[in-house]
Amino acid sequence: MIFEKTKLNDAYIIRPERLEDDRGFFARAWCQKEFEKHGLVSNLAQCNISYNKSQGTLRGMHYQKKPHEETKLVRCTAGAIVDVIIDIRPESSTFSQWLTIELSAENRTMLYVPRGFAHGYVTLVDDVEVFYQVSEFYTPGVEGGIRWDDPFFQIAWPIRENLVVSEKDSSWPDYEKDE
Ligand SMILES: Cc1cn([C@H]2C[C@H](O)[C@@H](COP(=O)(O)OP(=O)(O)O[C@H]3O[C@@H](C)C(=O)[C@@H](O)[C@H]3O)O2)c(=O)[nH]c1=O
Repeated sequence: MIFEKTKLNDAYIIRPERLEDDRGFFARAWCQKEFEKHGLVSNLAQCNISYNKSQGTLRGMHYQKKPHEETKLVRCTAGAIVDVIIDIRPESSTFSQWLTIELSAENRTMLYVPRGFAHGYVTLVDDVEVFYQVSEFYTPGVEGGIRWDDPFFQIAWPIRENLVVSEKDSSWPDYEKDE
């Protein structure tokens, strides 16, 4: 597995390392030892799938509040998405910065989302499936959210028109740093 630092503290892009032969290739999509070696959280509470019918479906930006903060390892197993994370840890030198990355079934790239980040994505095509591992159990009632078009962050989404967004995600209030 190939771990690449990103411009955001503690967030990594992870690419599978292919061992190719006549049949195709083998690659690890997850390895506890590799995660530990890189100082990343390696416990796994849930593996989740989300399926999205239409291009322009936007989910996010989500996080769980303390003490239920999650790390996530996100990949796209069908179609393609632009995945987005925001560092919302007030003590971090990259606080309020965000990054976008294309994850697709074709590129098989993964994004490691550290604790204390908000996460979301938009689908680039119809029929998209996203598979993500989460370090903590889902805890209803402790979820926090940032609206995709929050003026504080000004995320450069690749699609902004005719989005499919849940009622919940359209209604997150404007972000306030000390909330
Ligand atoms: C995330 C989650 C949802 N649910 C339920 C709650 C609800 O009835 C239904 C759909 O929930 P949501 O609308 O929150 O699903 P969704 O918008 O897909 O939420 C996800 O978005 C992405 C961007 C993330 O980063 C994830 O951590 C998660 O927050 O599934 C669970 O039972 N367990 C879970 O782990």
